[in-house]
Amino acid sequence: MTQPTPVPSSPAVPAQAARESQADPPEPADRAGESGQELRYVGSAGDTEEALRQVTTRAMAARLPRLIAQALRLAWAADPRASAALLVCQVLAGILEAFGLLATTSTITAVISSGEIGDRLRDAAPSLVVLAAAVGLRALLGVAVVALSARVTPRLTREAETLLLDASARAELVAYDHPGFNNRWDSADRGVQSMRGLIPQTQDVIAACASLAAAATVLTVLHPVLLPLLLLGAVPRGLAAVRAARIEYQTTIDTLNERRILGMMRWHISDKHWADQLRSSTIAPFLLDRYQRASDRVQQVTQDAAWRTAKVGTLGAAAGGVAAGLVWGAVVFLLATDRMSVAAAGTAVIGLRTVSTALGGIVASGSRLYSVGLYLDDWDLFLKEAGGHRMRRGSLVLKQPSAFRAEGAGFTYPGKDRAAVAGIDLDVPVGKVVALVGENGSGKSTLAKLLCGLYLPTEGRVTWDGHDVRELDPHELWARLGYVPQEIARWPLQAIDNVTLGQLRSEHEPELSAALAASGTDQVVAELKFGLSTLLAPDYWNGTGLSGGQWQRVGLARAFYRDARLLVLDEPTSALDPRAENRLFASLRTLATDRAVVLVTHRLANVAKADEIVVMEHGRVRERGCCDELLAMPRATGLFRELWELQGER
Ligand SMILES: Nc1ncnc2c1ncn2[C@@H]1O[C@H](COP(=O)(O)OP(=O)(O)OP(=O)(O)O)[C@@H](O)[C@H]1O
Repeated sequence: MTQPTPVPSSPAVPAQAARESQADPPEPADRAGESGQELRYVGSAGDTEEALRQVTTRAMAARLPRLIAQALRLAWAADPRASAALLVCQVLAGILEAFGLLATTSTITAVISSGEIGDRLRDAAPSLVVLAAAVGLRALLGVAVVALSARVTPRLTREAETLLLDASARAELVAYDHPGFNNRWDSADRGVQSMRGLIPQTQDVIAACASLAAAATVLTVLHPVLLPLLLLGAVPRGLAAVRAARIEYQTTIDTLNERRILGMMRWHISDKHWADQLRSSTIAPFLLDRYQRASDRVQQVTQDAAWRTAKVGTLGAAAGGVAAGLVWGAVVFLLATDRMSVAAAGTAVIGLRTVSTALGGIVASGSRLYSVGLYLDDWDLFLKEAGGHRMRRGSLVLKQPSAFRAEGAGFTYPGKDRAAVAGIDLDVPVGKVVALVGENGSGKSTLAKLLCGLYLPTEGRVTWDGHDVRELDPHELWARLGYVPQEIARWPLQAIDNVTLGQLRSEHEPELSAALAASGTDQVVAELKFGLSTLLAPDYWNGTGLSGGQWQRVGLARAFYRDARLLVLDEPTSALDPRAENRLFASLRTLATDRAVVLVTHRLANVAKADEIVVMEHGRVRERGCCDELLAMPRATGLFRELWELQGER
C-alpha cells in the first residue's frame, strides 16, 4: 500500500481558506446589462463574416448551375425514378412552349391573311389544334411536376436530416463547449429545413429556363434585336433580387444567436423538466420578460431588414419598368417601320411576355434557390467537418484492455484560461477500485471523462494498455466502457432497450438478470405494467415515467450489462435510497473482479474500501492513499480527513 502523499496543489488554497473567501457572496451582478452580464449567446463572428462575403451577385450567378446540379444529385439519390420523371416533364414543357408560340404565329398569319373568313379559319385550324394541345399538355405536365416534387421532397429532407444527425453524433464531445459548433449545427439544421424549398425552387428555375429557351428561340427568329433588349431589361430586377437575398441571409445570421436564446428560454419556460420550480418560485414573469427582450431584439433586426428589402425592391421595379418600356417601344418601332409583320408582332407580344415571365422566374426562384444554397452549404460543411469537430482518431482495437492510465494528463475547457485538471498521474488496472473525491469543481468529473476517452487531454496523455486513446477506435473503446454519469439519459425506449441500449446479446441471458439485480433495477421492472417491455417515456408519449432514483438504477444496470473493462461511476448513488446505496457499495469488490473501477463520490464513508483514494483540489491531486492512510494525516493539512470529519459531524 502506498504512503499517503500530500501533493502540492496549485494554487495552494487550503479548503478552509477557500470556503472563507466565499463567505461574502458578491453582489448579484446581472441587472439586465446595467453592470453585469446579460444573456448573450457567444458565437464565432468569423463564420458570419465569411458567410456574408460569399453573397455577391457574381457568386450567385456562378453558383446557380452548380446548385441545380447539386439539387439534382441529392434528388436522384433520394428517388431516382421520380427525379428522372421530373426532368423529362420539364424538358417536354419547354418543347411544348416553343410549339405553342410557333403555332401562335401560324394562327395569326392565317387569320389576318386576305380571303374568305371560312377559308382563313380552316387554314388556322391545324395550328389552333397544336396551340390548344400544347397548352393542355403543359397544364397536365404542371400537375405531374407538383405531384413528383411532393414525392421527392420529403424523402430528400428525411435523408438530409439523418445524415446531419449522424454527423453530429460523430463530433468530439468537446464540440459542445465551443459556441461556434452550436451555431454551425443551427445553420446546418436550417439547411435541412430549407431543403423543402430545394426541389420546388430548382423546378421553377429549370421550368423558367426551358420556357425562356423556347420563347427566346422564337423571338430571335422574329427579330434578332428583341432578345438582347429583353435580357438587358431583366438586369435591374436581377440585381435587386440578389440584394434582397443577401439582406435575408444576413438577417438570419444576425439573429441566429438571439434565436438560440429564444429557443433555450422557450424550453426552460415550457418543459416539464423545470415546471415545478417555475411555478413554486413564481419566476415565470421574470423569464417571460427576458424572453420578450430577446424577442424585441430579433424583431428590431427583422423590421430593419424588411424596410431595406422594400427599398431595394422598389428601385429594382422602377428600373425594370423603364427597361420594359424601352423593349415595348422597340416592338412598336419595328412594326411602324415595316421591319416586322403584324403576325410576327402578335407572336412577339406573347413571346415577350413569356420571356419576361421566365426571366422574372429565373431571377426570383434563382435568388430563393441561392438562399437555400447558402444553408445547404452549411449543411454540407457540417456533414464533412461535424462543425469543425469531427472525430479523427485512430483505428486500433483492444479486445480486452486491462490497464487505464493518466500520464501528466490535463484538460482546459474551450474558452477557459485555467485548466480544469492538470498534471494528473493515475493508474487503474483491472481489479482495482479508485475513488476520486474532492470539493465541487475540483475536477473529478473532468478527469473521469478523460479516462473514458470522452475528452482528449489538452496536456499529457491517457492510455489504455499503453496506447494513447487518440490511437484507438473510439467506438470500440466505448464498447469496453461502462459509464454512469451524474445525469442519466432517459431514452424514450422500452425498459429492456434502456438497459441494453439496443445491444442485447441474446434473450434471457444471465448477464441481463445479473445487471438488473446488481443495480436494483429488477425491483423497478417488477412494478412496471409490461415489465421489461414497458415504454419508459412520459405518459403523453404513451409510456411510464420513473423517479430520479429509479432512473439511476437503470443507469447502473446499463453500465453493469455492458461487456466493459473500465467502469466509471460518477456520483452513482446521489438519488438512491440507503438500502440500494449499501447494496451497490457492498458489490464494488465483486464488480472489480474483472473490471477497473473508478468511483466519483461525495459520500466518503463509501470509499473506505477503495484501493486508492485520490483527493482532488483545483484540478490537481492534493492527496492520495488508502482510507486509513489519509485519515492518519495531520488534521491541519489533511483535506480528506477534514471532509471526512465534517461528514461525520453531520
Ligand atoms: N462544460 C464546461 N465548460 C467549462 N468549464 C467547465 C465545464 N464543466 C466543468 N467546468 C469547470 O471545470 C472545473 C472542474 O469541473 P468538474 O465538473 O470536473 O468538477 P467536479 O469535481 O466533478 O465537481 P462536482 O463535485 O460539483 O461534480 C470546474 O471549475 C468547472 O467550473
